[in-house]
Formats: sequence, C-alpha cells, structure tokens
Amino acid sequence: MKETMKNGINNGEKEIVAINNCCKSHEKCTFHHDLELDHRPPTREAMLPEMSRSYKLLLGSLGENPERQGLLKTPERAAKAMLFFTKGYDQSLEEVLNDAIFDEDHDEMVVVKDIEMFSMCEHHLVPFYGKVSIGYLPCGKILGLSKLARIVEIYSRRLQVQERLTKQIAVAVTKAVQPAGVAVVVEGVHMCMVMRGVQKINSKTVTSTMLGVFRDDPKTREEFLNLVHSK
Ligand SMILES: Nc1nc2c(ncn2[C@@H]2O[C@H](COP(=O)(O)OP(=O)(O)OP(=O)(O)O)[C@@H](O)[C@H]2O)c(=O)[nH]1
Repeated sequence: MKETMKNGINNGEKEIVAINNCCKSHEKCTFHHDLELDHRPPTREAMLPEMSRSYKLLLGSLGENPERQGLLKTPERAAKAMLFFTKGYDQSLEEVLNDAIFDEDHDEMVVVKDIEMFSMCEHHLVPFYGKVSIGYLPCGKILGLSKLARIVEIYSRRLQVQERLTKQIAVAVTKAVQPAGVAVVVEGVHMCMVMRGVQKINSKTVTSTMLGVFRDDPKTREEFLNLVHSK
C-alpha cells in the first residue's frame, strides 16, 4: 500500500473529511462575527497536527521540499505561530477582566492611548498592526488599566477587519463597566496594502467607534481626540 493510503482513505480525502467535520461543528457558529464570544472551536492545541499537515501541503504547493532540513519543523512552527496570532479566540471577556472592576466615584475621562496591536487581515491572512487608544467616562465603576490592553488582545488576536476590531473593543468596555460613554480610535498599517496589492507603504487606516456621550456630545469627543493626539 502506498504511504499516502491508510484504511482505504488517502491523505487528500482525509483533509476533506476533516474540513467537513470542522464545518459541521461550526454550522451554527457565529463567533467570527459576534460581539459575544459565545462559541469556541474545539481545543485549539488539538488542531496543531491538522494545521501542521496543511502547512506541509502548502510548502509542497510552493515547490519546496518539506523534507529538507531547514523546513522539517516549519509546518509545526507555522501552526504554533498561527495559533498564537489567533489566540483571542480562546479568550473570553469575563476571564480576561478577572473581576478587576472597582467602585469609584470618578466621573472624569480615563484614556489609555497608544496600546500596541497586532492582528491578522481576514482577507489575505497577513498582519496588520498599529495602535489603539481607548477612552471612557466612568459612571461609578472603573476598570483595571491593564484590562483595557487585554481587551485589545482578545479581539486583535483573531482574523479581523479593522472596523470590527474597533467596535468590538468599544462594546467590550461598555459591557465591563457600563460607563457614560466609550471612545476607541485604531490606527493600523495593513501589510496587504504594503507588501502586495496596491503597495502603498506609507498608508495608514484610522477607524473610530464613539458610544454614549462621546457620540452625543461634541465637546467630550473633542477632549478625547485632543488627549489622543497630544504628545
Ligand atoms: N474595510 C477593510 N478592508 C480591508 C481590511 N483589510 C483588508 N481589506 C481589504 O479587503 C479588500 C479585498 O479586496 P479583493 O478585491 O477581494 O482582494 P484583492 O484582489 O486581494 O484586493 P487588493 O488588495 O486591492 O489587491 C482589499 O481592498 C483590502 O484592502 C480591513 O481591515 N478593513
């Protein structure tokens, strides 16, 4: 029997069975688009062998020899790297907040700016990166400061578009502390526009979501934007 043929199923057929099984278990899956992380894929580490096989096939498709020394461990390394780049799928807002929400009579704006962000463009599977600034106006509750950066991690470490990422961060902060308003500005460099395609190396994409008073009151919005743009 050829090496590619085991139990009457060849490797190509196995891939198709695996993909179909995966699609079935994701029939009602909305986690890619939902603002709630209400569904999780099977344990992600369990996906490593299948992902490694896929990367090995990819190397072959590139005309490379996956058996040469330098590439022997590449499929597994690449699979682990991809799991890391998308580790946000494994995180829930509740876990990440870890109850670091404190009652506080502070009703002035809180801004954490220039939070580094690395994400993956869902159209080309190449990175986009940049910085995120978050502001909120507390209404009796404040959030542990690091948790704002952790919220950025939950939603950026997924396959994304920048607009959705921006909104998901704002909605998460709203859920966490029910403030009078939330503002999020994301500035991103998309490698799909730099390394390929239109090849505009200096272009930046700026997106924002304004909720509550930041949407309704121009002065509050202006104060936030001034703080974000100040050095
Ligand atoms: N709105 C939005 N678009 C994005 C984001 N990331 C990538 N894109 C765009 O997704 C689009 C996909 O367009 P297609 O024409 O289907 O793909 P393409 O032929 O690779 O497009 P080009 O990048 O123009 O070469 C491109 O215009 C990308 O710039 C994002 O975060 N937000």
